Order: sequence, then structure tokens, then C-alpha cells
Amino acid sequence: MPGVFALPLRNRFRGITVREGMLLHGPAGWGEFGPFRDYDDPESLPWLAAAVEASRDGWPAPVRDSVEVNTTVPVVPPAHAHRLVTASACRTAKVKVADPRSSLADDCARVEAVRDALGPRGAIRVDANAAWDVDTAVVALGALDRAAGGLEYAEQPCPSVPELAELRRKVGVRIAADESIRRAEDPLHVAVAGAADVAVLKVAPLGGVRRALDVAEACGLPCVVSSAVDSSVGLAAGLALAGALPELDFACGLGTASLLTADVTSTPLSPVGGLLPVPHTAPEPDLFADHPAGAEATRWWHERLNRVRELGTTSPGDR
Ligand SMILES: O=C(O)CCC(=O)C1=CC=C[C@@H](O)[C@@H]1C(=O)O
Ligand SMILES: [Mg+2]
Repeated sequence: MPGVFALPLRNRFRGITVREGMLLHGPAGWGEFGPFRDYDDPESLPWLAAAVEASRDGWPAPVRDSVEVNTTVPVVPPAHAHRLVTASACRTAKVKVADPRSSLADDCARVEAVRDALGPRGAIRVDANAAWDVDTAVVALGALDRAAGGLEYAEQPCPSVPELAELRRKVGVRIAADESIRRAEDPLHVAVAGAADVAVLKVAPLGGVRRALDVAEACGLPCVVSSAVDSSVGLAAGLALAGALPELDFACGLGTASLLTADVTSTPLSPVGGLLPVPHTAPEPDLFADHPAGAEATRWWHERLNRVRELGTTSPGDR
């Protein structure tokens, strides 16, 4: 019977303060099924496929044994952002911006503090999660690029592929596509439309490591692997993808264990010196029982899993 975990976040991120999910076990090890609650059942199907791949099939052989990661800065005050980046030992930071609770001035102050912490050689990227229209994005990216002393890229500044393509023609900052890939009917449209310079790949929404590798090959863009703020079981799948990509020119958004106050394993995938190893299997979730979800949440997740299983042909390996 799969278990349901609930891990508190240090700071509100993506509108949540607790990260819930399920762990499935099979002959290849452990897999994580953890679509955010606002995902409907059809959108949750690839997350189940990714968990089945991890638990039943395992992952493709890696071509590297470690991955450089970025640190992720939530919507926090500048001094907090400075402390997070300094403590991370990462050379790249991704800063969340365009949150309804944060003005452009607040975002610029956060980015300036991150630049001060990284020093002149560090890389700064921002993620607006599709919050801006094109005109707003032109103004905001101009200000943020100045505040950063140069941005590495801007992730999903606008919602649609045409808007990303229009913005890309108007600004000098690289554009990275995230939601336009992971929540798209056709993840390749963004490349075909010339709407992005970088493709952000997340294993679970894309249906697994193999599926994500196919998307990477087909889109022909430089890729960054990013997490879904998973437990270290799910992070392992992200690292398996980052480890198997033929080319990897950017630090990956897989340092997110630090966003959580706890993990399901006593061997969490926490970066050392800004690096993470590429694991062959997920870590043993020996601390899973310490972080159970409540009775209502457990029931909700089991009902969700059963509905999503009904939708798909996969029948995941259970523990
Ligand atoms: O990419 C990173 O640095 C960390 C992961 C991350 O930013 C996200 C994880 C999950 C959902 C989003 O809130 C966010 C993203 O948009 O990439
Ligand atoms: Mg993103």
C-alpha cells in the first residue's frame, strides 16, 4: 500500500507551505507520485508514469556522475535571500519574482542582494511563472537585468508561446520555457515557434526520464533540469535525467531539498559545494514514517491515485 508523506516548506513557495506526495515501490526501487493539488487527473497521469518508471523500470545509464545545481530563492526579503545564497555555496541562483505579494521594486532589491552574495561571476536567473503580459515583461526584465548586473535568463515570463516569442524579439535577456513545456499539449511548440533559448525539463510532468530525454532531443534547445520540489526520492529522478542528457550547459534546479524542513530519507540529496551526485536509484525512504500526511490527506491521495490509475494503462508497482 503506497504511503503519503507531508513535508513542511521553510518558506511559502508556489503557494504552498507543505509538500505532499506518495511513494511507490517496485523491483527497480522507489518512485514519487506528487502532482501539486491543483493538477487535475489527466495532468497527473505523466507524474504516475514517472513514478512507475522509477519503481518498475529504473532509469537510463548516466553520462556524468555529478551535476552542478542552482540555489532557489523564494519570495523573501533581501537579507534573507543573501543568507540563503551565501549558505548554498552555489554559483547560480534562481530568484522567484512577479509574486502578487512582491512589487517589482521588492524583486529588484532581492536580486541585488543575490548579486551581492554571489559576487560578479555568479549567474542569476529569475522565474516569473507566466505572470506578465509582454509590455510588463519588457519593463520588468529591463529593471531586473540592471539589478542583477546581467541576467542569465528569464524563466517563463509570459504565459503563451506567442507572447514568449514576441518578448524574445524585444529584449536582450535569454528566455527559458518552463510551463510552456511541462503543461503544454505539445512541449515542442515552444522550440518550433522560436519562443525560447532554453528548455526547462521537469521529469514528473513530462512522464519520466525517458520521455524528458525525447523532448530534449526533439526540441533541440539547451536544457536545464528543474525539480517539482519533490522529496529526495523524486529529486533522484531529476538527477537521473540531468545525468543522462548528452549536453548540460546550465546549473540545474535540483537543489530544492533546502526548501523543505525535512525529507523522507536519512540520506537526503542536499548539494555539497553546489554539486549533487547522479544516483542510480532513489535513496531509501527510511524516514518516511516520520512525516505521514493526516488521515484526510491520505484518503484524498489514495482516491487520486486510484482515479489516475484508472485513466492510465500503467499499474504501478506497490510496496
Ligand atoms: O528550478 C528551480 O530552481 C527549483 C524548482 C522551481 O523553481 C519550481 C518547482 C516547481 C514549481 C515551480 O514553483 C518552480 C518552477 O516554476 O520552476
Ligand atoms: Mg519555472
